Amino acid sequence: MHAKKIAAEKAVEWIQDGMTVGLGTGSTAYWAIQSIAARVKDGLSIRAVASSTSSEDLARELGIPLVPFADVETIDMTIDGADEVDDQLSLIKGGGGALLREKILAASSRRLIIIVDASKRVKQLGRFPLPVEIVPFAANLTLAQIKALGCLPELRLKDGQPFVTDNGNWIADCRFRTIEEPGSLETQLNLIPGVVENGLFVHRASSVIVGYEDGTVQTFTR
Ligand SMILES: O=C[C@H](O)[C@H](O)[C@H](O)COP(=O)(O)O
Repeated sequence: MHAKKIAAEKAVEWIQDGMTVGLGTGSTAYWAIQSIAARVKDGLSIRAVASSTSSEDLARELGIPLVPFADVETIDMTIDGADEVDDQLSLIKGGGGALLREKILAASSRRLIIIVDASKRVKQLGRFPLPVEIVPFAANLTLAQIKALGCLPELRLKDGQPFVTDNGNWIADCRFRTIEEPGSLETQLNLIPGVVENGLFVHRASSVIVGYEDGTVQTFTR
């Protein structure tokens, strides 16, 4: 917990007055939202756009000025977590099911700052099952197409029913074990009709801030 919090606080130091800030989702982004709220209370003037209803609810509760997705054209900085980060700063995201909105934010952000604890760093992506957002219609056909790319896809369940994303879609968690070429897999997956988006974020992170339990942080920049 401490490691996530200090990585988040480091990233929030980079936010400046007047910025439009993208809010990530998850237990690490939670600390960033808390820290942004503290700075807003101290007079920081920003507006924020959230990557999930849970982050939006939290930000609203804490008094962070929010702007709807539909009203935003560019984002200065997004701060978000990740499930895996490799040495090239490529990522797997979507463990919390927010990958579509997160990728929309990432694609339109001048800077994407990823905050993680040391357990998220890997030599090669793929041990964490890759989340792929699919449309519920004909899900089995889509899962079969995904499987043909060399993985074991499993429909994510919640209380025995398919987990439904904020966008009304389902998530397939895909066990690849190792992903040799993340960039090409990211493209291949999105070419399958029925796939909405996948959790590979290749060449998108500007910086990754790693927090450690001893209170130190390490920053990697592309
Ligand atoms: O959909 C969820 C997001 O991609 C999260 O940023 C990711 O799962 C990491 O979450 P956490 O910080 O809770 O490990």
